[in-house]
Amino acid sequence: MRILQMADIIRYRTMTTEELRSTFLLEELFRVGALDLIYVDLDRTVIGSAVPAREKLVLPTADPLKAAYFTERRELGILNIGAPGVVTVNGSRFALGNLDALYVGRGNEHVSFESEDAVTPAEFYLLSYPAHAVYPTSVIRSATQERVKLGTPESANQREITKLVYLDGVQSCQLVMGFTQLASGSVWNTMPAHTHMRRSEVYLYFNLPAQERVVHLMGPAHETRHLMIANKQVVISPGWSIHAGVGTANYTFCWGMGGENQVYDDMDKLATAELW
Ligand SMILES: O=C[C@H](O)[C@@H](O)CC(=O)C(=O)O
Ligand SMILES: [Zn+2]
Repeated sequence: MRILQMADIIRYRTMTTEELRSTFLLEELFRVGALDLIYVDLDRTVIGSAVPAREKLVLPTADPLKAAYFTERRELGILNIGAPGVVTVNGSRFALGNLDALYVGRGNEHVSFESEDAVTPAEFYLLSYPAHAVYPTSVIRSATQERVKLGTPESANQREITKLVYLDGVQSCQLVMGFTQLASGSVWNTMPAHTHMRRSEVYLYFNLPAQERVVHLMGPAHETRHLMIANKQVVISPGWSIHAGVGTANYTFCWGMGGENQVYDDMDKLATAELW
């Protein structure tokens, strides 16, 4: 498991493109046949992917956790962005189709991943935070979840938000998770922008054609920068940073948060004219 140390708002101001990319962007996930984990010191987030091909992949504990097993003191959110697969938690098998999710509570010793078909594998995205209590492991079928509609075609930001793990739904200690699908022809997400100092956020961009990019905007209102992001890459957004983007084509992204509270609407909104 790679350890990634986040930059603070002071170091951020003088970072080169290369430094910004190696600090805020994860380009190594979703390798076929592999389970990859990155530990970020910010909110002690673990971000990962499991793409099982022929072999079943087992969620390992990792030395930096100093834990007997991965969820000994952690909770885990899983979103399948690929073909159908199965996640097994302590002997219980959960079949997850595309955009189905699973919340795994603290204290589950054995977690493993399989694809239904090795040729078109399941692609499990993993997001984990420390947990102080046990909440039940629960499957979340995206198709049955309530969707929040945001934006308008005129402002090219018409989109649908599906909440997966949140206060009024499947409960957790600190994880809040869902995904946003852009309507055809709309390209902007989370614009107008916001910050929330109380929580850090992680964005996984997917369903983006290989040659297309999302121009992701970050930074405090008066010091914005951008990252050029390709399909299945992840961007980390500290509490002081806006997180918004515009795509050169249609895309979906999974957002996840950890930190002080779980109130989805607790956002410090910024007017677009306030951005420099
Ligand atoms: O704090 C909340 C997160 O930034 C996302 O839920 C926002 C989002 O998906 C969107 O507006 O498109
Ligand atoms: Zn946010």
